[in-house]
Amino acid sequence: MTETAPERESTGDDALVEVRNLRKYYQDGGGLLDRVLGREATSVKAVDGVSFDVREGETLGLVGESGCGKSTTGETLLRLREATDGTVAFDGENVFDLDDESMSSFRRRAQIVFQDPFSSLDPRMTVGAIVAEGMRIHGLPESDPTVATAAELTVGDGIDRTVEVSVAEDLDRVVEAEEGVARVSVSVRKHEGDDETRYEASVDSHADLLGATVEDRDTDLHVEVTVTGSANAIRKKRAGDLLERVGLSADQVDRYPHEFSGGQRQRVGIARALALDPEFIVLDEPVSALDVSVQAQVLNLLDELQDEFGLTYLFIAHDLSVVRHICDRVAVMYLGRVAELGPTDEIFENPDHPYTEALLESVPRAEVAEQGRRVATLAGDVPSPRNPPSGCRFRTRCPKVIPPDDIEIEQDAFRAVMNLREEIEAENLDPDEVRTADPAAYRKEEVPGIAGENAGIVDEALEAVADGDFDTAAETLRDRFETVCETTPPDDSPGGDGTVVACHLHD
Ligand SMILES: Nc1ncnc2c1ncn2[C@@H]1O[C@H](COP(=O)(O)OP(=O)(O)OP(=O)(O)O)[C@@H](O)[C@H]1O
Repeated sequence: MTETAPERESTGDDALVEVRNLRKYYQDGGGLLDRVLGREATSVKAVDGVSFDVREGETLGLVGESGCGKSTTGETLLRLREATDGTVAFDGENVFDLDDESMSSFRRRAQIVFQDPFSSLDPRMTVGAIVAEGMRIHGLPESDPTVATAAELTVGDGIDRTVEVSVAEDLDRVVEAEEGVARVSVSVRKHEGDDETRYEASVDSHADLLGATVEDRDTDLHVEVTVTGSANAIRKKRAGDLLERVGLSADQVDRYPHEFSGGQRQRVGIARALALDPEFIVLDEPVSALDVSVQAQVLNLLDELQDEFGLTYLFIAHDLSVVRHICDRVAVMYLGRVAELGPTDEIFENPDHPYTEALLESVPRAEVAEQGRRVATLAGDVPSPRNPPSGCRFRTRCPKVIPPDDIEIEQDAFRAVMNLREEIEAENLDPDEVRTADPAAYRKEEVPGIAGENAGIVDEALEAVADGDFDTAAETLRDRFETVCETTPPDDSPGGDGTVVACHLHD
């Protein structure tokens, strides 16, 4: 994160995650009723060709209005959803093309924290079990083959023999291995009965976890220590340690999610994500559902954990004020594509894309000096991702849409013409209303600031509308006012420095 970046063990510009042309379409309308009614299946183009890198050790913010595809991007790149197209490389390997073993490793190395700490924790499980679940699924703790599991010891106290001690090879799952050796204390006592000599071995630490058996071979005594039911206990212990690390208490492992507040639950979600020692975490709006007073604490925790464990974050947010203090770089998404990507300071202080500008202008300003700044509000709603606009997706709302070269027209007037075209193409105007108002008067009302030849063409189109001929009206306007913003998608592939400004004004 920004303030602590110099202390981090980052390897500079190395990409840990490389997303290229990622697409995720949801199939919609393919149900039985749709077929009975003859409705065609359509696809929701939630993510429609997105490319960016997440560099090792950084926090990359992914921002944009609700519905622009941020969560889908995060979930698809983790392979929690099946991608429609594109590639994601994690540490150089294509995530969509991993064998079972590599996939299991990826599942450990890349984690997610969900937005809603209420629905993302199973209410029937204790928080200890929730945090430990990933460890259980992945067969952790793992045995370390370098840990010595056999030793010889000389037994005094009347038994003058060399005793061979061997322990189960996964002993290190039970006791903490130090420098490659699992230490278990074994004491051997001699019992002399009538007919036989019997020895007992006992283990003086972790006795609850270990069982021991003794064999009396001809001359040597063999002691075997076996591990019983240990992994669960270790996982529970680690779950408790993780709860402490995220600011809760280890003795809360047996409590249930409903016993915790929202902020505490999100801490449990973070502990769960940490349990497998990941390198990369998708944080999907991790503080959006929390009280403002708690948000800063959770953000600070995420910041500390990033430093402590060398984590890389993809931080999804719609709240730009949060992003500014957390992220090293920011990717701005609009309707399934990246509009702009760059270092956080540059995005905030000198945005290049009209959408980024509009998004920043819509953020309430804390500083009084900035409160009087002219606010160009983001007009209209995000168009449907079922049928996104051609060319630049933001062109239907863009306050800087580019007029054709051979036309002299004020920006506001051109914006109004473009809006009128949208209405005509969608056949949203009422021909009676246009006719009654008179096309020229209607134009003066709807497209003020237009004059001369341009005004004549708009009038001509409105006359066609008055006759109910929307096709001719649309064509008349298209012939005159077609813009590069609708004919050509802007280049949104990251440049050499990783930045993106997907806008024809910056071609
Ligand atoms: N399972 C699904 N089936 C069909 N459409 C979906 C599904 N999930 C999401 N969508 C649609 O995909 C688009 C992108 O949704 P997504 O949740 O990724 O956006 P977002 O930017 O994360 O928004 P939010 O901040 O509201 O979560 C939206 O139009 C949404 O309605």
